[in-house]
Amino acid sequence: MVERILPARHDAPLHGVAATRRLEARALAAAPSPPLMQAAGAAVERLALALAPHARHIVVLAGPGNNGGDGLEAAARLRRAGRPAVVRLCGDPARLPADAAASLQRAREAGVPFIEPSALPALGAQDLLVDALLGLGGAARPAQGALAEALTLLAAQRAPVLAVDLPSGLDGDTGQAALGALTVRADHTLALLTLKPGLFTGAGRDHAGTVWLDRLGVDGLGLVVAATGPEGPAEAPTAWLRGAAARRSPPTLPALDPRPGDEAPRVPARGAAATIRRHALHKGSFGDVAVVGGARGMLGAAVLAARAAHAAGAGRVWLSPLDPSGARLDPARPELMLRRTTAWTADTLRQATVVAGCGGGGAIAAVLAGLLTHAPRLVLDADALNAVAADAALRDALRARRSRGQASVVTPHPLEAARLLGCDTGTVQADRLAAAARLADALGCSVVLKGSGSIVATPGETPWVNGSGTAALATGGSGDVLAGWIGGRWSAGLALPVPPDLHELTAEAVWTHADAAERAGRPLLRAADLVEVLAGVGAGAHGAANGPDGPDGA
Ligand SMILES: NC(=O)C1=CN([C@@H]2O[C@H](COP(=O)(O)OP(=O)(O)OC[C@H]3O[C@@H](n4cnc5c(N)ncnc54)[C@H](OP(=O)(O)O)[C@@H]3O)[C@@H](O)[C@H]2O)[C@@H](O)CC1
Ligand SMILES: [K+]
Repeated sequence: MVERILPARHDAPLHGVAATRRLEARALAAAPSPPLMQAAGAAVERLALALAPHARHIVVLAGPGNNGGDGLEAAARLRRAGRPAVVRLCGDPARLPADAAASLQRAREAGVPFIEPSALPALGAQDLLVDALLGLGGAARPAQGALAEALTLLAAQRAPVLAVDLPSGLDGDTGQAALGALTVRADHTLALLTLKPGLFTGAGRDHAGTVWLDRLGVDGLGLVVAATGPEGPAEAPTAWLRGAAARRSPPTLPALDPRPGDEAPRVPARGAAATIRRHALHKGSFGDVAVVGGARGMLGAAVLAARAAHAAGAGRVWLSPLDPSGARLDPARPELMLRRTTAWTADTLRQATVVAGCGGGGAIAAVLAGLLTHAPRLVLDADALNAVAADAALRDALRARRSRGQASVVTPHPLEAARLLGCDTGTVQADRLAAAARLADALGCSVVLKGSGSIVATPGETPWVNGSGTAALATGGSGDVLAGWIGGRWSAGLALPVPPDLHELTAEAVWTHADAAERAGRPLLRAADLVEVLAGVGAGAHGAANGPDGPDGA
């Protein structure tokens, strides 16, 4: 069955290349009927017909391995169905793997024309190019000869592109465009057997287009099950796609407003549930958030974080600017309380969730040691991360927190992550999942590695790849909002009968923060406006994260 994947709306297991190969081997050993490659060809055929029902030309570019075999199988089926499929084969027919060779034979028997590039028909918007050049076996070495020619030709066409399994050249583990400019930019990608993490992080989202999945029947063999929970799949996922805020958590509060026709009472969205206020609660129940940042000229960053923490449902939010001449009041949010860092005592810090570093400049380093020692819950962003990267003693202090039962979240962008890891940004981006996991283990923290397909990694947990968000978030201040939002959710979560664990809570906060960009529906979302959109979620209005325009209503 071919299903469409909505990255912001589906939780799904992601399997990297090695895990997919293991699954494939187990599936092949079970001798499924139809055989995997025939099932793959059928899935490609079905989606091709759905995407281009009026195609005058369907051109299948088939590579030298089994990805090419999938394309050949699809071409054979399309031709048998009377569709105008032709194949450009970029590989030596005599050296195809066995399954692909059998598919080549079927394509020949079906009368599929094999064309030279010079015979490529002029393609229009109703036609279709099928990229079956490289899949899991694509290697990061320069493409040459017929393969390079086909990739160049594909890049120059106007017709929509359907990539089989992976856009050729895209690394399924990391989302790196391994063939540089020749890496295929598809309009649609039909993932086979498994969803690969690389489709959803790094350059993946831009290269994959709309993602579809066909498990080729292996779910029927019990090898992959639906995304019911980390204990589900027989082959443990490499990561999880975080695509919904409301699905997995058990109801923590009774349903409030069943709709007519609802079979079961509707459960408050997980995001909203964190801040729904029962009668017997008071502002102290939701904890204090202290935002420490805003050095001279950078107060705005700390204000944004504080406003976001407030919008997230924290009981009280203290803003401690590092600029001694800084404002005494946020006129737009008079609810925020300003308090100098010198006014904090170890005792008051011990009650608070602290968000440190937003616009902190060099001044944050001086207060960081105290925060690392006393704050039970600490979110570090921006200049706090740079300070930690520059000072081994602060790094040791951050690492030591875990053994004292103090929890920490760090929210680096790739450059900050690189500084913390002592490498360059390219190394971080080359394998974002690995970089986030390394950082989580090194610092004993939950890590949010920001960027397209943000990664949430926590020691001992399967990482999340966030599926929500748009480039509207790529604007100054949205990171400050995220840090404050995480702190606020963390603080508000303390009021729940069972507070969510940190990995879960962080992933939820990252999802709701990025989902706000989609919710706002604007190409660019200024950070202060983002806070206002988030306030609609944090206010705890029933269904705010799961309402008519949310997952249930979509
Ligand atoms: N077996 C089955 O039944 C099923 C298989 N399935 C399908 O198989 C796919 C995996 O197939 P695969 O392992 O054959 O790898 P694939 O991506 O076709 O490429 C390997 C070939 O490309 C070549 N090559 C690589 N990089 C290159 C470069 N830069 N420049 C030039 N050449 C390069 C490489 O050459 P080599 O490195 O060996 O010299 C080799 O010849 C998977 O993604 C899915 O679509 C599923 O449908 C399930 C059922
Ligand atoms: K491909």
